[in-house]
Order: sequence, then structure tokens, then C-alpha cells
Amino acid sequence: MIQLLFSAVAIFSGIIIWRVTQSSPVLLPPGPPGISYIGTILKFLSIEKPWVELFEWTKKYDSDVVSISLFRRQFIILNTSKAADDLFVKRGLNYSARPRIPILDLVGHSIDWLFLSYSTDRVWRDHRKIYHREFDSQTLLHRPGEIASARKLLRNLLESPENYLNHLRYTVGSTILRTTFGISVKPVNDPIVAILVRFFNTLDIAFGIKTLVNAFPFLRYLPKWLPGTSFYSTANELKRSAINMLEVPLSLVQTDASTTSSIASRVLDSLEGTIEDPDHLYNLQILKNVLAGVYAAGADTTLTAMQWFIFAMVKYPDIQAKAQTAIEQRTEAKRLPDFESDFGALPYIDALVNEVLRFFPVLPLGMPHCAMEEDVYGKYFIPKNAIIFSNSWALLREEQVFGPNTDIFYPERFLNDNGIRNLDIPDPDAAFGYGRRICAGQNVAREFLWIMMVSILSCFNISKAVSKDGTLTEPSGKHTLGLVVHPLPFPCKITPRSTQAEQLLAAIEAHST
Ligand code: HEM
Repeated sequence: MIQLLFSAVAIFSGIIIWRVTQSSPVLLPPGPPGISYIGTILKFLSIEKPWVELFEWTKKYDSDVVSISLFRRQFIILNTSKAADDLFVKRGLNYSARPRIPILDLVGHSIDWLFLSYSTDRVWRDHRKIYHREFDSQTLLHRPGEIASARKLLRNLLESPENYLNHLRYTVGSTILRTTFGISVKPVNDPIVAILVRFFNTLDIAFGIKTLVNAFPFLRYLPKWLPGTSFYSTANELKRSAINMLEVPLSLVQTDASTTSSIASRVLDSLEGTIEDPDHLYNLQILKNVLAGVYAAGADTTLTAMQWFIFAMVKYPDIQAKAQTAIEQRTEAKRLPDFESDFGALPYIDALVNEVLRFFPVLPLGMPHCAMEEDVYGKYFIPKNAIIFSNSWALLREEQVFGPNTDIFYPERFLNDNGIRNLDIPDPDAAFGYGRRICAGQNVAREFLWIMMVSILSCFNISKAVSKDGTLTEPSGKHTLGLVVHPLPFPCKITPRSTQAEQLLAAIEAHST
């Protein structure tokens, strides 16, 4: 009897222990031991492609979700589209915040627009409402500006093809400034562009490895005269630049009659009440944040996608030739492509735009999200404030989604055998992020990329640069390291592809001068 009782107690206790361990997981997602000293951090940062290394952890630790602890902060990486969808979409309420980077606390509220915090109150929604109204439902509104910019780009490429990178930068930057503020900027020495450049240069320093306060937040309590505290002056400069970004371009819209219809003018026109009215002030602040946010989020990303496009065209001449044939069959080389006649009617070009975005993700690790509350995912515990990245690079190489050989650049993966869009293969949406924070400008970005790519391909051949001794220069494929990953500048040869193309280019010149 006593034996029976002991057995029953043992079985009962076993069940309880089993239930407890099953139902209250406390394991962090697996990963290498925490990195807590600067030497190891530097070693980690010297890895050429961190997104590949982070994906390797999924195989090594046999888990979709992996993690590492850095300076007592948990970093979690989602290496499959299922995990990204489960957390960023299905549990979006908890995973839509952005992490707060320590130096931004020293800058104060003037930079809140950069990593807009997520809230369920109206503030965050009011920002997204303007983005949605201006970019999702009004892509048609932006097309005339985009086509004019693409034509001007062709002219600039004809004049000085060796400066293609500057031309792309100017095309993207000036188009976004015209869309947002209705202002035209000069190709060189423009004062508004100088403000933007200054802001982004300071931002690079603020987020760079030498800004120790980001890794050691306690440094912010040190007196400013101590060596190693240059982050104080960086924070001051960032604050000045952020205020200029918010105020100066908008003041032009309010005072300069030469500005044209833009997001700023439309929202300003719709503002009710006087400047003293709290609602008016609130709406004005939202507008300022949105406008600065569009430039910050849209300019560098779109430029980078175009740089990777040029890179791909140099690397894969056969694909370039197929794209040119597809365009020529439609336009007969008698006109330049445009939205009205050709958008949606050139499946190979749509496939090419998709493949550029898939194969060369502009933000391979996406933008960081942050867990607002602690959570449990599968058997893993996700602490409050953990910083979470979805590994877009890995997600965009999932063979069950994008078909076989995803490590090969192959636009045809998006097409059927008869050359039309294969609807079984989705667009590479992970390039634009996930859930409530998904890129607010993705539709406009796709259209702008399309018109720039199709216009360039209709007129130019892009090939390897020829050095003075006649040898061909292969682009190295090396790239920057940061959230946005650019190819390092590389030379290439850009030449008109035929006499018809030369005539089309000459006709643009005649119109726009
Ligand atoms: C090739 C071009 C672009 C790429 C690859 C890209 C990609 C992204 C990504 C990955 C995010 C973060 C999503 C997340 O947190 O999960 C993002 C956010 C954002 N993007 Fe884009 N983007 C591009 C162009 C643009 C353009 C042209 C605009 C504006 C017209 C824009 C506006 C925004 C804004 C406002 C956000 C912040 C959304 C938020 O935090 O709520 N982007 N983008």
C-alpha cells in the first residue's frame, strides 16, 4: 500500500514537474555566449556579411530564432519568414516599437521623428495616416515627377557617365525633396542638400563604433571634460542638425512662392485653426516629422537599390540583354518607356526589379524592432526591451518561397515558362520589412525604381570599366556595413546602346533645356 502511495506521489510529482517545465519556458533563444568586451565586439563587426553568419547560427543551434547578449541587452534574430510573421505580424502589438539608442537620449525630442516610437494612441497612427494617404493611395500623383527625374537622369548619364553615382544620388534626393516640399534643388552646392548631408554625416558618427556611449550607457554620467566623452559634442551637433532638418525646408514652403504642390503644401492647406491652437501645433509637428522621416527613410534606400541594379547589370550582361530586348519589343526603340503605356506590361522588367530587391536586400537585417513586454515564443523566452531583427537576407533566400537556387541572380524565377508573372512566387516583400512598421513608401519606391531602371536600360549599355591598359575592371562586390548596405563605389562603362537610343536621348535634351 505504502509502495503504491509512493509510486502515485512520484508519478504525480513527475507530471507536475513536466507540466511546469513545459508550460513556463525560461530559455532564451540559443546563440553563442554573450559578448561583453570590446575586442570581441570588434571581431564580430569585422565579419564581412553578419547576416550570413547570423543565419549560420540557425543551422548550428537548430532554431529559427537565435540570440546573443551584448552589454546586458538581448539581441534576437528571426531567421525564417515564419518566425518574422509570427512575431512582427501576428503579435504586432508587442513587437512594433523601435529600440532607443543611448545617444538619442542625449539629443532629446528633436530627433524623435527618426525612430518614431510605437504607441497605440493617436500619435503614431496620425503619422501613418499621412504616409498612407500620400504614398499608398496616391502613387499616380508622384508619377509625373518620377518620369521627369528619370529623363533628366538619362541626360546626365549621357553627359558624364563616369559620374553615374552622383547622378543617381541627385535624381533620388531631388525627387524626394520635390515630392515632400515642392522645392527644386541645385545639382551642386545646394544649401538644403548641405543641411541633409550634415545631418546624415553626424548620424553616421553618432551610430558609429567610436561612439562608446551606445555600448556603455553609463558613460553619459561622466563629466564632459574627460577624454572619451566626445559623444556629448556629437549629440549637440545631431540636435542642431535634426532641428534644421525639421524646420528649414518647411519654412521655404511657407515663405517661398516658387514651391510647387507637395505633401507639405497639401497638409498645410488642410490645417485648421491658428498657430496658437494646440491641435494646429500638434498637426504641424506630425507634418514636420513625416517630411523629415520620408527623406531619412527613402533617399538612401532607393539610391542603394539603384547602385545594386547597376552592379547587377555589369555582373550579368545576359540578363541585361534580355531586359533590353523585352523593352525594345514593346517600344520598337521609337520612344522612351513610360508609366502610361508600359507599367504592368513588361513582365521581365518587373521580374528584374523584384530580383534586384531580393538578391541584394538594401537592409539585409531590416530595421530593428523592440519587444514592449516580455513574451514566450515556442519554448523560448523573449525579454522586455529585447532588440529584434528579422534577417531579410535569409528570408529572401527561402527556397520553399522563391524556388530553387536562391543564391543565383535569376529574374526568371518570378515568371512562368511563357514569360508572364508566376503568381506562385511572391514579390520580395521582406525587403520592405514586416508588420505595422513595414516600409511606408514601398509602392512609391517600387514605381520609382521601375521607371529609373527601364529608362536606363532602354538607352544605355552598362558594362565593365576599361582601365588605361585595356583590361576590364570587375566590380569587387565589397560593401559598406550598416543598416543600409551599399556596394562600395565601382567604376563602370555606360554608353548609348544604338543610334536610335542616341536620337531619343537627343530629343530629351531638346525638350528639357
Ligand atoms: C528600395 C527602397 C526602400 C527600401 C528597401 C525600404 C525598406 C524599408 C524597411 C526595411 C523599413 C523598416 C520596416 C520594419 O521596421 O519592419 C522601412 C521603413 C520605412 N520606409 Fe522604406 N524603404 C525604401 C524606400 C522608401 C521610400 C521611397 C519611402 C518614402 C517615400 C520610405 C519610407 C519609409 C518610412 C517612413 C519607414 C518607417 C516606417 C515606420 O517606422 O513606421 N521608404 N523601409
